[in-house]
Amino acid sequence: MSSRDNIFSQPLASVQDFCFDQQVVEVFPDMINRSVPGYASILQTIPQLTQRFVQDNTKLYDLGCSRGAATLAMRQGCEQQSGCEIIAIDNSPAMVERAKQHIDSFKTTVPITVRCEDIVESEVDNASVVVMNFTLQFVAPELRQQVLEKVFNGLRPGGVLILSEKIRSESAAMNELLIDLHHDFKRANGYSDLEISQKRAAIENVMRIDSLETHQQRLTNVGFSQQSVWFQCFNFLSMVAVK
Ligand SMILES: C[S@@+](CC[C@H](N)C(=O)[O-])C[C@H]1O[C@@H](n2cnc3c(N)ncnc32)[C@H](O)[C@@H]1O
Ligand SMILES: O=C(O)C(=O)C[C@]1(C(=O)O)C=C[C@@H](O)C=C1
Repeated sequence: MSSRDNIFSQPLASVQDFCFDQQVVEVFPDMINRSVPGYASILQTIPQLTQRFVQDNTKLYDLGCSRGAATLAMRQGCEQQSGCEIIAIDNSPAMVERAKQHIDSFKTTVPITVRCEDIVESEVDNASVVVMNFTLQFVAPELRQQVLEKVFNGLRPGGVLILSEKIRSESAAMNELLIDLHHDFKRANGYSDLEISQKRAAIENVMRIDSLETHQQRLTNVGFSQQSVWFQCFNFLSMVAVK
């Protein structure tokens, strides 16, 4: 696993904007498992979804790969396929360094390339499977449609986008309920009220979350003909969209 996340456990004079630096890289698996309800279930299902949608002689993309957990899950689902390669992209140099080490420690028949790039700039082509597992939420809202257009254009017919996101509810009461349930989940996983509130302040400006309706509309706008939420726990969900 990784070291325990105690980044926000002591009172901070001022809480800086959250970023994926070396300190976060070191604790990332522990942080995401204790912070995102259903993260393990989503990772467990990625091989199954990959297997259903992967096509011979295509590329699979993991956009915002962090330490490569979803990359390796995708790889499990395409080992029997011929001519496939996986491209994992992240714009944090520290994450990319760790992802390379992590991926190299597993033997694989599927070639995997890890690139340090901004997914707003990177190319997507000849793709059958694209995973964005809690990444689009960190892209500036005005650039999200452009990123999804690029993904849609780079997918082959029948290809899939697996998009996982934290969401807000359009109803104030339901939003409050889902946030409370999420905070109870974090408390049950050992985070203190101080850690929860400092983390919340740190991500506030860098993680501007959309509603489910906004995601659905955007996917329709870029051209996806089929889409469904296939997993949700509190205010965290995962969708599939098929070209
Ligand atoms: C919550 S983590 C993703 C977790 C990972 N997909 C997984 O399943 O374990 C978000 C990642 O997206 C990366 N990221 C955020 N904005 C990005 C961008 N514009 N281009 C590339 N990577 C980005 C961050 O560096 C971070 O590693
Ligand atoms: O900790 C929170 O409250 C979160 O929103 C979790 C979340 C995410 O959704 O990506 C935020 C930042 C970290 O990368 C890990 C998890």
